Amino acid sequence: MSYVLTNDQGILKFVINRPEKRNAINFEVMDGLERAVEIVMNSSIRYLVISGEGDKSFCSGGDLSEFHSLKTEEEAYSMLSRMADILYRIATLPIPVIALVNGSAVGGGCEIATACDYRIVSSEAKCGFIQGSLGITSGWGGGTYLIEKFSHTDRMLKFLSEATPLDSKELLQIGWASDVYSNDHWGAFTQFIQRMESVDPSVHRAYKEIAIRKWQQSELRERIEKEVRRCAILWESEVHEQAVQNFLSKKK
Ligand SMILES: CC[C@H](C(=O)O)C(=O)SCCNC(=O)CCNC(=O)[C@H](O)C(C)(C)COP(=O)(O)OP(=O)(O)OC[C@H]1O[C@@H](n2cnc3c(N)ncnc32)[C@H](O)[C@@H]1OP(=O)(O)O
Repeated sequence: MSYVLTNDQGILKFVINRPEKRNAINFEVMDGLERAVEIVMNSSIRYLVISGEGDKSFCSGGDLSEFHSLKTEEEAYSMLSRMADILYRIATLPIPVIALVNGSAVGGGCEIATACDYRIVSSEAKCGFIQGSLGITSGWGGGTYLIEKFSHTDRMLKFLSEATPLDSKELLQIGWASDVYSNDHWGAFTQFIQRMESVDPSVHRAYKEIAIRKWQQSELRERIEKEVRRCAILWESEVHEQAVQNFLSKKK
């Protein structure tokens, strides 16, 4: 199975389980994320944690070998919009959502982490929106979340436009990393929520509603839709086709 989903005493843990592909996202992982959202919406889950198997990678974005078959704008849009919808449903879950960034998060992997409320980042991890190096933009909503959630728009536009992963110190400095840890990542999660645990989950839900109301009033979902469409248009470009071909043939 491409993911492992466990309910640990009200903490729903979703681990992308494709370490042989640096935890790249394929349609099966998307199925799993949709299942996780349904569980949260229909039970008394207190936290959702998303992480990756192993210590090398959180997620390397879309599976280039699987998604390389998508050639046209509409073929790309179909995949992009499905994942953008999943990430919006995750972002607007009525509970705290934590990305436990156990390793590199690049491309769509960085988008997933950005859609979460918090990012607990390994000191060894490098994270970045490398989509630009493939001739496309973020396409799952990550760019819109970045501009929406963080101050210093100049730093965020630079983060996107350089298409270069940052190290954990830089990620903390620009405010993207909520916390940085060394060694045991689940221990880091437990420590991160320690104080929250003394507050009733109903309060956490009430505070999350404030953020969700702001996003609804500012038409966040509609703005994400424009990002998705723009990425789909760029997907058709020769630059993108060649960049993916180079990666798959390992010609850097
Ligand atoms: C809108 C989102 C958009 C989308 O696709 O929808 C994107 O996410 S675009 C960005 C897509 N992702 C990438 O371009 C990242 C590609 N991968 C890398 O840059 C590196 O693999 C990295 C930095 C994640 C890890 O580097 P490392 O040296 O540790 O590992 P390798 O490069 O040797 O990779 C090991 C193994 O995994 C395969 N792999 C890695 N990433 C992907 C991927 N995204 N899709 C498919 N396969 C991937 C890689 O080919 C190697 O396979 P092997 O058979 O061992 O050669």
